[in-house]
Amino acid sequence: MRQSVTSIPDDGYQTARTPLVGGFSRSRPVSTMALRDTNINAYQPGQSFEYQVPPVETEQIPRKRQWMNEETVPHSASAHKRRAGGSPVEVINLIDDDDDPPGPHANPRVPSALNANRRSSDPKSQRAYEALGSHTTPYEIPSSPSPEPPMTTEPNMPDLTKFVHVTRTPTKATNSSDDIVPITEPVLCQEQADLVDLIMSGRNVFYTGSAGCGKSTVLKSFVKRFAEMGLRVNIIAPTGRAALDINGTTTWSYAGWTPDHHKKPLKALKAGAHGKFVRQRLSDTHVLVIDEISMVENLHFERLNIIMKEARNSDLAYV
Ligand SMILES: Nc1ncnc2c1ncn2[C@@H]1O[C@H](COP(=O)(O)OP(=O)(O)OP(=O)(O)O)[C@@H](O)[C@H]1O
Repeated sequence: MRQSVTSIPDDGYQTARTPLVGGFSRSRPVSTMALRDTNINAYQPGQSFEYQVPPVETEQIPRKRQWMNEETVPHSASAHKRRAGGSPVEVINLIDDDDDPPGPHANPRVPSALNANRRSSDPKSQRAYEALGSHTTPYEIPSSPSPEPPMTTEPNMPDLTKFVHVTRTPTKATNSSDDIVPITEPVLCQEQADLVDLIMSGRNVFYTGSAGCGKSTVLKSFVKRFAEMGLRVNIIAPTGRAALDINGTTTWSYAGWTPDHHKKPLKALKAGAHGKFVRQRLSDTHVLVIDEISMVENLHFERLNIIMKEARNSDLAYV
């Protein structure tokens, strides 16, 4: 059952390729491009994606890229910075949705807090399922806990008891500090920890999974670890709403674009990439995370790639 990681070989920039490939520049490498997507139906592990890159004006795009061929990479900032090539994208599906029949790549070891509560007919569990939709609001535990026994969980599932008896309340001042339980990040399950390690190794990773399976938790974990290594992580998403969810910025802001910029010729976009702030932002990026990548339009993605290369003074494709 455990076949959740698949490498997608790269076979040229203009033929078959995936839009999910992270990339690098020789001078200022983007060490890892971690890509998130909630659209599990669009991308499945084990598949290679046929993606026809639209011609981008007169830009000559190299057909071949040099891929790093490292089996293991030390987890250090210097190792990250040394990586001057790309690597195939690792595709990871954290979990299949329990509402669907288990797919061939479903991993039974991954806990799904959301699904466990969703399955339960217990109204309290249902409420917890709703409450689990937010992980930013403190939860208030009722003063008199319900006497019902805790919900039974599947083997290897985390203890979700604390989620079962919570009600979500707005953040407010309270006289009794005991009532407010500070939200701490959950301990990563093995699958999540493996995924974080893979990302930390400097590989280009695409990971996906159904709603609530723990993608954001993984994101927070590796962002924290990269920050501890002194690496700059930029988190971007195609829309403002998606960007807000992850405390990131839009692809537009990141590139210094307005919608009118796509009416401009590529030459003008490249010139813009040399603007003081844009250039610094793009060239300072060590790790780029693109959330909801399925919503990023192809041409937009290609142009982002081109201005990244321009700002970073590199001919190497970064995406
Ligand atoms: N290993 C874990 N153990 C216990 N709880 C977890 C674990 N991983 C995640 N959770 C909890 O499950 C809930 C959903 O996690 P998270 O927000 O990371 O999922 P998600 O896949 O990003 O969801 P969405 O697709 O809706 O953004 C959160 O409340 C989180 O704290």
